[in-house]
Amino acid sequence: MTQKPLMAANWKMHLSIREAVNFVARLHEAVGTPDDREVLIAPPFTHLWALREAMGAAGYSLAAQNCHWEEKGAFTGEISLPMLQEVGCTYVILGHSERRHIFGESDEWVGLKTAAAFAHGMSPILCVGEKLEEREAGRTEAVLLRQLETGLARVPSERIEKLVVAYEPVWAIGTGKTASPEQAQEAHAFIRGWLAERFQKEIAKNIRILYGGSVKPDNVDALMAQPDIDGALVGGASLDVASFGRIVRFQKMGETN
Ligand SMILES: O=C(CO)COP(=O)(O)O
Repeated sequence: MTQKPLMAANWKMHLSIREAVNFVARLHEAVGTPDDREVLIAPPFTHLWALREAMGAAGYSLAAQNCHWEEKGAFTGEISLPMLQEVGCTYVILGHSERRHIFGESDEWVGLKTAAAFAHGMSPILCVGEKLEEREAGRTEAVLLRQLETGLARVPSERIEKLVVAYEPVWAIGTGKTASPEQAQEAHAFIRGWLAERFQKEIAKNIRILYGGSVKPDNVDALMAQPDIDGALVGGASLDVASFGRIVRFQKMGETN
């Protein structure tokens, strides 16, 4: 892996603008600008403009939590990729399980959004992951395969290193039940193997695959020690400066405080 690990906060529908601006200042006081890992925050849309400057000054990356695939048009309630770029986003989270399962977003839509993100030079963070009943029925790999195939169906191979994949088992999101480092590693290795076949082995090695699902200060080190885990996508624990700060400063194997 030549890219830095990506430690990402998905704030979902939390925090006021004032709290968000304050959070970035306090996070910067706590962790500074690490040079060996990338820090990313995905706030609600309404907070992006206000965060832009502080995020840029801190050297952190800004992401949106969703987008529409068209550039403009009669799509009430939607936000386009050029609009996100105008407010400083370089990443966009796509196909999060809450969008798929609460808002009925289809694999096909996720595929259109991923292709549009590439067309605009943005990095999509494509979320994939199985539900509990799918895992218990032994269908984890089949679900990942379907989500990867449809999510990346229209993506040009030349720009693929901009892709980030987030493995987020639905049963681990917001439940306090983390996948064990071994379970996560198994899924990540499967995803990387698929990427190597679909694109190129050398390129697949450098695509960051994040783990998401109840990442906390006390489990991040063990997760990040796995060879195919290149970062974390953090929900609940990213809303607190101390806990997200500790996650950003995960300890590499063999390092002590
Ligand atoms: O959905 C998630 C990140 O996108 C994970 O959420 P939690 O960290 O709250 O489980």
